[in-house]
Formats: sequence, C-alpha cells, structure tokens
Amino acid sequence: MSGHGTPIPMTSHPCGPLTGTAEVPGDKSISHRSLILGAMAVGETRISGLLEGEDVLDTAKAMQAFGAEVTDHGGGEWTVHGVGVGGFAEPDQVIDCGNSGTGVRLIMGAMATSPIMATFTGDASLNKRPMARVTDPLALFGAQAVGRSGGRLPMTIVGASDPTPVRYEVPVPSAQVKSAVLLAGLNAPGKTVVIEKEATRDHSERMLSGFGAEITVEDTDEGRVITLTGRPELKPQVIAVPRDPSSAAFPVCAALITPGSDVLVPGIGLNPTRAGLFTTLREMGADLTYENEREEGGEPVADLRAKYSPDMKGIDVPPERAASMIDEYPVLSVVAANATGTTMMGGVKELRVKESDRIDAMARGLRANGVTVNEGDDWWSVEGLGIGKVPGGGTCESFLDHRIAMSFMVMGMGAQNPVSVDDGSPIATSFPIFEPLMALLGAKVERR
Ligand SMILES: O=C(O)C1=C[C@@H](OP(=O)(O)O)[C@@H](O)[C@H](O)C1
Ligand SMILES: C=C(OP(=O)(O)O)C(=O)O
Repeated sequence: MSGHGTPIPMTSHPCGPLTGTAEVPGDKSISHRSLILGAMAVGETRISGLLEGEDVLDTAKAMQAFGAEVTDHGGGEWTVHGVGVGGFAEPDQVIDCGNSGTGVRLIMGAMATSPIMATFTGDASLNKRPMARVTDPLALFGAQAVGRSGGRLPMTIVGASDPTPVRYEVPVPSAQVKSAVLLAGLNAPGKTVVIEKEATRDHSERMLSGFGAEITVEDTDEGRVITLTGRPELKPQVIAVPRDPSSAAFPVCAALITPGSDVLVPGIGLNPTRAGLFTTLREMGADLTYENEREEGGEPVADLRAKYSPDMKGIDVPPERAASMIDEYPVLSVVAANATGTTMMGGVKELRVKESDRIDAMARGLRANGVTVNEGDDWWSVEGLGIGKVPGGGTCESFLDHRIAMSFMVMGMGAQNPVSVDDGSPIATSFPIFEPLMALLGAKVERR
C-alpha cells in the first residue's frame, strides 16, 4: 500500500533512443473486476495475466476477507473460489484498499446488498477522495453508510438486508460509480437500471455478461441504458487479462519524445472506451501504429509501435473523448510540452478528484521544468515548446499519485536536463515493473 512506506525519490535523465519490446502488465480495471466477479461466482475462476500491483493485491485480500478463496499460483496465474451472489461473509477486520479508488468503490457496491457490515479505509490519498458518489446510489438499495465528513473514508457500510433494485442516472462520468451500482444490483431481486450520459469504460458490462448475468445495454436519447437482472448464479470463468493501455501510455509517450526511438508494446487492450489517448496522439502527428489487431478474451487487442515523432502539433482534445483517456491526461501533457502550439484539454473536471488533483499536480511540475500551463476548473492547456525543448532540471511532487510520478519520469527522458520526483513509491500501485521495463528500453531512471 503506497503512502505507508518510505518515500522513494527518483530522477530521470535525458537519454538516447528507446528501443525494443515493452511487455507492460495486465489491465488494472479488468484485474479488479476479475477478482470481484470471481468471488461472486459459484466455483473456481482462473485468471492469467493479473496485474500484481498494490491496488489489485489489496482487492485480492479484500475478497479473502469477504470469504472467497484467492490463490496466487505465481507468474500472474490466480484462482478465485467464489461464494456466489449474496454469499459474502462479514469481514472481521477493517478493509484497507490502499491507494485504490476502483477497489474500494467496487467492493462497497458488491457488499452493499448483503446483510453484513464492513469498514473501509485507505492511504492518505484515498482517504481524501469523495465516496458519496457511490454511497448515494447504494442508499437507494437500502444500504447505510457512515463515514468522515464530506463522505470520506474511513467509512462503514451496513448492507441492505432486504435490498430493492434501483434505477439510477449516474451524475458524473464514472465507471466506478456505474460498476458499484451494477455490482450492488446483482443481489437485488428484479431489474437494476443504470443510465450514463457519457459512455465510460465498459469492462463491468462485458464481464458480467461473460459470467452469465442477464445484462443489456441500449444507446438511447437519454444515454447508455444498462439493465441488469438481479440474483443470477454467476458461472466461474477462465480470464486472460489483456495488457493495460493506461500503462502502455508511458513507454509509448516516452518513445515519441526521445530521439531515435522505436518501441513495440504488444498485446494492448484497445477497448474503444479506453483508447482515446492513442487517437489523440495520432491526431497530433505521432508515429504510432496498430499492428496485428485481434480479439482476446472479448476485448479488442493490438501491438502498438511508437517511433520518435519530432513534428507533433498541439490540438484541442474533444471533451467528449475525456472518459476514454481520463487517466492519460498527465502523460499527454508531457507530450504536449514537446509538440508545437497549444494543447487544450477540456471537460476534465474529474481529474481533480483522482489520487491527486491531477491538473494542479501536473501544472506545478510542468512549470517547475519550464513549461507554461493555464488552467480553469474543468480545463487546462499546455504551451508546447517543440521537441527536445523542455528545459527540465526541476523537482516535482507526486502527491501519492502513480500517474504523476511516471509522467514526470517520462518528461525527463526527452528534456534538456534531468527531471526528479520527490516520491516514486506510488508507481507500484499500477506498474510495479516500470523501472526495469524502462531501463530495458534504454531509459535512465534512478532512485536517489
Ligand atoms: O472503473 C475503473 O476501473 C476506473 C475508472 C476510472 O475512474 P472513475 O470511475 O472515477 O472515472 C479510472 O480513472 C480508474 O483508473 C479506473
Ligand atoms: C484513477 C486511477 O485509479 P483509482 O481511481 O482506482 O485509484 C488511476 O489508476 O489512474
């Protein structure tokens, strides 16, 4: 769990070409869902390629605390012996979700319609993040939540003993809220309906259907209407987790801004609800191609090839694309600093409630390294200096946020002087092999 250990200061030095193959770990969103749905199925789910980052390991521990048998067989192979929908036991310890918003919000949803109580906590970052967005809809099922002021963790949820299904329009574009409601709907008799105005990542819908739940998705004038029939018997699955596009973003963006680079990132999940960054980079003029496009485990997958791209131009990123690249704006802003002209990023208010306020965190670090950033409540823009023109030389705070730490490490690779972060320890939450993987490509990232 990040934020519990000693800070790890890190420095990234300007480097020569990045070359070779970057085998990034499994998708974080799909890994959490594999463990949670595996725990709610009857029998044994087998998972390969699970992300063994701290966020997902905390979810694995939580599923054990709720009564599932979760076994690590080594090499990314895991099994989950599930207890069935409605079969969760009451944990006898506080559930610590570490740094993970996805973990805590999905698990709260999954237990909220069982007659049990659980108390949740996290690290200093997670305990600042808003939970009312999840506990409000869970209250409609009959669950009760008592937490710190402002709807913060630590928080106790008393699950509904006689849950009623709900119809809920998600007020913010959030796959975590949508998924929490759907997971709660699993143990409510009848049809739970979730409506989202903007499409967010749809891994929960795909996986629920894969586990045998009755779930339909319709595109209507109101938005996407998802209807789930409660109390199914979920059938255990064999799941191959695709590699994470949000992690692939780091070697891809590093290659684009580092002279002479040519990097292959194989087997990346390209679900359209996740792939917005790659579309954006191509619009900016990045030399980024999809090779060997295919489908694996119900998700579209391709090998990405990224080459040094000295002529990228700033663009206006369409706000309606935000949900499909929400975790990638920090590293996009680093590429934007290496493009010519302004990159405008609007409709991104959600960035302010992630592991850190990501607009503020990136703006501070970019400015400390010679880049001009403007910002408003739900937008920010970066003034591109052109390729190789970022002065660097600054130290950035990572604010317990893995994506901030990795973005500044990427910035150092293409800057004129080294870039440092005060604490790279949060990187282990989502990308535990970031340092050796980048070193293998030729990057010079060191712990100080
Ligand atoms: O459902 C998920 O797996 C996630 C949803 C997104 O969060 P929001 O639902 O808060 O947008 C994303 O930022 C997070 O990394 C993973
Ligand atoms: C926002 C993120 O994760 P979470 O909300 O699960 O903490 C992320 O990984 O960028």
